Amino acid sequence: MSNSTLLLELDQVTVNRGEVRILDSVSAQIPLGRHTAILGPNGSGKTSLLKLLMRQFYPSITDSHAGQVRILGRSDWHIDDLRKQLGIVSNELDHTFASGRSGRMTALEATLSGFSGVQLKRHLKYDGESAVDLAHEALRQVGAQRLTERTLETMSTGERRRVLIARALVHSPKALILDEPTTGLDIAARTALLEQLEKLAEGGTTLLLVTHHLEEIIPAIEHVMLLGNGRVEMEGQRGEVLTDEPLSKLFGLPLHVVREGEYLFARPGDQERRV
Ligand SMILES: Nc1ncnc2c1ncn2[C@@H]1O[C@H](COP(=O)(O)OP(=O)(O)OP(=O)(O)O)[C@@H](O)[C@H]1O
Repeated sequence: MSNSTLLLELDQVTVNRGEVRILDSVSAQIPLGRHTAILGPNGSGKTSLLKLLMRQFYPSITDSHAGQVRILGRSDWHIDDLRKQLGIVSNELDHTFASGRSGRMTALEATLSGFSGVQLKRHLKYDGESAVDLAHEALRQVGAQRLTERTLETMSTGERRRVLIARALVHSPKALILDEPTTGLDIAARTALLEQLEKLAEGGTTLLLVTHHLEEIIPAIEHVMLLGNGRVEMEGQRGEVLTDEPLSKLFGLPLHVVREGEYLFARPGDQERRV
């Protein structure tokens, strides 16, 4: 596989913060065009792995060795250039847009802020399709047209999450990166958002999802990586990875994987008999 087709390539990457080893010699390849989930318990290093991708973390030097991080085939990126290539939705971003100055933006303004200044100028000046048209289209794609003129601070968590996904999609990124996208959503909002993500995945947007909820791993996600204690414990096709034994080992308790419609859930012990 040529490097240019890899979204992320980690080669023996260790990340330490003070005495804490957050990631421990992680090697992984995540291709563009393949929908991938990274599943692991709280504190296993999932968000830290995304921070390597977003250039918020760098590999630590251990025993005179620094691991390599390549994104879209390159190890040197200016953060602004990288942001043009990727769309990200994280809980950190959600907090930023829930209140304050960003919270006073309308859905349309927030979606437009997904363009960098340079991209915005290019779209406003040269493109047949204006940035505003593209923002309307992104809001439509996530089913948030009716929110266009509402400010983010007045929205429910689920409504705001959709707008943030529109913001992440507006500049047609090479991949959409989602950190626990359904956190804080009720069952109806969660189901609607997961269905929307399924449509985006089927439409060709590469998804990289980080989660500790099995049910967030929508059917379109074919490849799963299990992360435990800062290490890749297992990876492979969803059908082989999302099974009782590896998940019980990963979460440290007996789990049983239950299928409900197209979605998978993990139940402790033999609770499936009581469902
Ligand atoms: N800047 C930091 N300084 C010190 N420790 C950190 C830092 N960032 C993360 N950690 C620690 O690294 C470990 C992994 O954190 P991380 O946020 O990557 O886990 P996670 O798998 O995303 O967890 P969760 O599912 O709870 O969000 C945790 O023990 C966390 O406390």
